[in-house]
Amino acid sequence: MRVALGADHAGFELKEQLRGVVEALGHSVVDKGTHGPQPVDYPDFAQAVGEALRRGEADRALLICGSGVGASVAVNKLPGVRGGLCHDTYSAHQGVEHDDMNVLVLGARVVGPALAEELVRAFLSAHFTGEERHVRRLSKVAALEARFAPGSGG
Ligand SMILES: O=C(CO)[C@H](O)[C@H](O)[C@H](O)COP(=O)(O)O
Repeated sequence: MRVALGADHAGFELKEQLRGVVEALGHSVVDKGTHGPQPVDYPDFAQAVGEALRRGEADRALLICGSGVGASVAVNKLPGVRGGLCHDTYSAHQGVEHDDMNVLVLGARVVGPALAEELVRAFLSAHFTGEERHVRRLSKVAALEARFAPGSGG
């Protein structure tokens, strides 16, 4: 898979550590920044990874900020992006299997590098099951997105 990586300054160091994990698993990295520890704004990197997914430049993404909360809120503003803030391995794979999560969001100030690596492994090795109940629920999520889209009158 092509995996987009994005982080603000709080997540920069962890992003660099996880690059090797992603590549060791046989995936390619699409690095959307940030590229150094200087303070930046997480919405800019949420937008960059979300757009990479929407353009088909990446299949999945890792997005990292301090807590993971801000980045998670921001990335889910992009239609078709399904980001989940996961700090346990069950959620990291179940979010893909049931919810077709395409962005794993991490808080670099919450998890250590060893747990982050396990979370990435769980996320990237998981596949959407395609079971009818999950497809039905995802279609309802998509309907919500469409209903409240600008100009839709929702
Ligand atoms: O962790 C976050 C809240 O969800 C943000 O994404 C930022 O990483 C955090 O706010 C950065 O904090 P700083 O004091 O500006 O380093």
